Amino acid sequence: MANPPHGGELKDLIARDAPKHKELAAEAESLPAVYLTERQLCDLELIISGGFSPLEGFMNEKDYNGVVAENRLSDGNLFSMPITLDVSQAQIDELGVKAGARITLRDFRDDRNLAIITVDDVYKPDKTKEAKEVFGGDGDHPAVKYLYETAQEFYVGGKLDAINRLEHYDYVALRYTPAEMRLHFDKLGWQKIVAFQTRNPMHRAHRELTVRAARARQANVLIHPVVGLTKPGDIDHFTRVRVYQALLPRYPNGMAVLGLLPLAMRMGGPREAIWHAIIRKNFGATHFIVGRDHAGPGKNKKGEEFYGPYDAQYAVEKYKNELGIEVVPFQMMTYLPDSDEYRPKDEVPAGVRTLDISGTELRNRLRTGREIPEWFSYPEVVRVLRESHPPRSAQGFTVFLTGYQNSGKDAIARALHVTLNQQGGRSVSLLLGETVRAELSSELGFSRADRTRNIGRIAFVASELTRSGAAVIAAPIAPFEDARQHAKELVEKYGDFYLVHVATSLEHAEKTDKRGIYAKARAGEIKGFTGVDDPYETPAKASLTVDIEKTSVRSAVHQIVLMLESEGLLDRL
Ligand SMILES: Nc1ncnc2c1ncn2[C@@H]1O[C@H](COP(=O)(O)OS(=O)(=O)O)[C@@H](OP(=O)(O)O)[C@H]1O
Repeated sequence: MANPPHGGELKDLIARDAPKHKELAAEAESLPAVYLTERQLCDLELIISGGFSPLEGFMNEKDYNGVVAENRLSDGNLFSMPITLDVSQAQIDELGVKAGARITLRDFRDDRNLAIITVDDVYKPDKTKEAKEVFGGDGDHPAVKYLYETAQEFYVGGKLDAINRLEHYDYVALRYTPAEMRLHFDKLGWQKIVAFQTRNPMHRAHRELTVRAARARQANVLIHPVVGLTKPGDIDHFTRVRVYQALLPRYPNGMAVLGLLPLAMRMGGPREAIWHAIIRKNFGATHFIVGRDHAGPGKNKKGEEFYGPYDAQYAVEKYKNELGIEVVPFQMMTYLPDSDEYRPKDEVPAGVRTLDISGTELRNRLRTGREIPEWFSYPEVVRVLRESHPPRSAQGFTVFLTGYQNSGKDAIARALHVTLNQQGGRSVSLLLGETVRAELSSELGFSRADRTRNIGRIAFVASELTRSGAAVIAAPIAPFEDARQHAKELVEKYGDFYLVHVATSLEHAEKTDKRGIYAKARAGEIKGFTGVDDPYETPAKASLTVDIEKTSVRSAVHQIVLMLESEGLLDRL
């Protein structure tokens, strides 16, 4: 038998009785509807399936206050994370959200009605208190930021009548609900199950840690990674799930299973550890591993940790008598090269050599294609990671040239295009100002707003091409710093961005203008022309500055090539 759920009863809120389901589905169509955000959808999915048992809906004010102040629901059950449905004043007014009302909760991805909430109360939370009590109050904490910057100002509490499951199209077979997970354990005949939470790829250290925990408790292992929302910048869950699948055969046959958890993490350290334990209890696990800095958000802007490394372990220890799932605390695992084994840090004898590779170091090695040693990970895991993190020579990038009309930026862009095509290995896209103006921005003029929109479009295309491994050369005038900065940020989500300022003087650009465009602008035939009667903001920080009066096109291209080469982007495999 799997572990009894939290609160004694596993909630399963989907109406399965056909007439009831039909009735609710028809009612949902007739009610005002709230479109849930990604985070609310994650929460809803786990309320509906019983992952958050004993919750039967979003928290009302009484439950919320109890959870914030003392980790307790109004019925006395331990619960450490506020699960709230936030709405704005405008939504309240528009949808008539008030006590007693029934409101449809809808999936924004496919317009499906998922549930009906019967509103218990609408209340204004004390966000300062929530931030402090639940997350520690630091303004840099991602959940605190979310609370102030994203969450709306009111919360709606109430129980749910669930109508439909959320649709998923990825790894469907691995997405067990708590009831399905329990059935699976039952089928396997597992009595003791130690669950492992993760939002990162797993390597040898994690395999050793979970096997040690299983050995210590004579248990089997549930690898239970989060595939809902994790920390921005984490490796995407598609890659991670392929990693877990690659790792699974490294466990002794039949020892471990993989199940995916659609949780929206808050990175709430101690509070989150208690919550994670309760969730795993609902999935039927009897044991739960809490390691070093469990669900920690890293460091704040001052470089300080938000929580102590073992705060999460102390928190679960405090509630151990009522948690109903045994927490297995672990120190960080470290590699002992002399004996070729992993051990928890506190079990390493003094003077013995140890080796570690941090997450940052791993990401660097992936980025640069440097070796990842076999003592750290398994070749099949590294292969999966490398597929998602191609070496520099296969990564996309954008070279963004900016400068006055006729500054030479177009000539450099064309010559660079040819040069990179000659090099081969990548597709190369050229986005000249005139091409973009004709193909993408034909309805735009040259007001500040229109120019910003034009650069925004170039940035969007450049970032998508960069994402798929192309070399992108863009050469608009781009006279405004904020638009260039926006382009940089968009592209850098997927690859390198190089701003090349073609700093040829206006005088030279005008003097050498064979097309007579500046003459037209001076004559007032073109209005708001950059440099004539419209500003050009000099880039505050360019990757490279060239001036065509002093440098030939060939030499400018060579400087760009040398810059790309020094970053490893032109390496041959
Ligand atoms: N008012 C005004 N100001 C600047 N440029 C003007 C203007 N009106 C038209 N043109 C012609 O449009 C081309 C520059 O467009 P860009 O897309 O590069 O400009 S921006 O980056 O959106 O500011 C560029 O065309 P090409 O010379 O063919 O490159 C300009 O000559």
